[in-house]
Amino acid sequence: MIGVIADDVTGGTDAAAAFRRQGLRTLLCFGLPDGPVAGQGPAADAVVVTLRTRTAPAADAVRDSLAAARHLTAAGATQLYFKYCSTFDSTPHGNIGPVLDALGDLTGAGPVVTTPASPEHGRTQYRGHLFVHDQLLAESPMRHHPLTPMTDSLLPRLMDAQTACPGSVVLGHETVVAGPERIKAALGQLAGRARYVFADALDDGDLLRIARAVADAPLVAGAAGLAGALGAVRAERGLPGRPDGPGPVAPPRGRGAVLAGSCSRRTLEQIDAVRAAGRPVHLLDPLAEPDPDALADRALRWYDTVDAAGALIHASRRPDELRAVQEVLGVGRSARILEEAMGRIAVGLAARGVERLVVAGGETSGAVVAALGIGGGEVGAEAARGVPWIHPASGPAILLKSGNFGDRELLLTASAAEADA
Ligand SMILES: Nc1ncnc2c1ncn2[C@@H]1O[C@H](COP(=O)(O)OP(=O)(O)O)[C@@H](O)[C@H]1O
Ligand SMILES: O=C(O)[C@@H](O)C(=O)COP(=O)(O)O
Repeated sequence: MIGVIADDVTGGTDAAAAFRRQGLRTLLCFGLPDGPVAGQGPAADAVVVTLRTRTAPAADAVRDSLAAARHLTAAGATQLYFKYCSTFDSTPHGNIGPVLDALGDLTGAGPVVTTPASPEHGRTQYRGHLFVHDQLLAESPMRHHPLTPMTDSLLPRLMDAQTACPGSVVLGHETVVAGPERIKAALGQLAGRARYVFADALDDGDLLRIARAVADAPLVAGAAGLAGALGAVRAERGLPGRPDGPGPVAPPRGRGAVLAGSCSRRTLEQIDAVRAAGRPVHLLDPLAEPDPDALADRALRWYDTVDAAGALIHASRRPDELRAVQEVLGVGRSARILEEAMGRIAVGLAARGVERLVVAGGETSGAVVAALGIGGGEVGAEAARGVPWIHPASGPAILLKSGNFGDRELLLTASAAEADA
């Protein structure tokens, strides 16, 4: 079994969808399960534990990640995969380095191979630089991210600012295209000389070559791209006793609602599409009411007065508006107020009979899942690449959307009432 530690909720669902696509039986746990993972359901080929560590203090992120690693290993994981964001979301005080240092010590891993490349999401790595579609990461809209603005694109430099083991190196594209044996040979030469190896990858073929070279490594890291490639290698090797089960479950067609806390350009476009379609839209304004209870009460009172099908409640703002809020309330405080408010609103919507809850934003999704008390769920059909419906044991089906994912219509279509669908 491959055990995945994801640093946020949408990252975990993205990885879970990648495994599911390869035919792996995939178990998704929001947070550390209370009991042992094994025995919670049918035997799994992949278990994904989602944490909320992306923006947590490094010491907390290390503690939680180690706990998840021990849990997964006890449940039979033969390989650990640390899932971070395909845009390497972190700060110089961030967690990717410290968490990987700790997981490397735990597993005794040699050079840890990693790449955030996820070509299906437009993320590629060349000469160690991370591209988002046609732009370098630091020139992409990610430079305006509310919590982890990315202002550098060179991965070894980003990593070296965080890790206690600097000296990260790039495995160049020419080595990657030469195939798994050449990659293994290069890694052999790097043993003892570099702790982190960023492997260039431009397409899924590159990721598959890398995955074949590290298929038996105790620890690998990256985004959903390399995770899916490792899943493909496992599927090639044969998945023990996998019954031909039904395809992924489709979401119910009952009443939908949207909560958006992402300020990504894509999410702002998706909100515009909902507004343009004439759906009711409500903005949470933390400057007017810097209190989660008051914001949630006002939003739910608004919800009760509108034609609620497909209603959208958002905190999301353009970069200039976001800065204005953060200057008054502070980055951390404004995020906390809004995330708490979103959690309370989600609980209120579930109580009002919403059957499909669409959430935009990773931190926002983490807050919603925690407030709803959802421990996990079945990974269902994908509404967009990397955005699967999740079916918990009870309560609404949920769609947790990374801020950057989905086409412009996604929030509109995913929350559509039966008559509109
Ligand atoms: N108007 C706002 N002012 C301050 N912070 C905001 C505002 N709107 C959203 N945020 C915060 O920005 C963060 C967005 O992160 P996240 O939900 O992970 O989205 P993404 O998936 O785009 O990274 C959240 O913590 C959210 O509460
Ligand atoms: O790798 C990715 O881009 C996503 O899986 C991811 O991590 C999403 O995080 P958010 O952008 O914070 O939703």
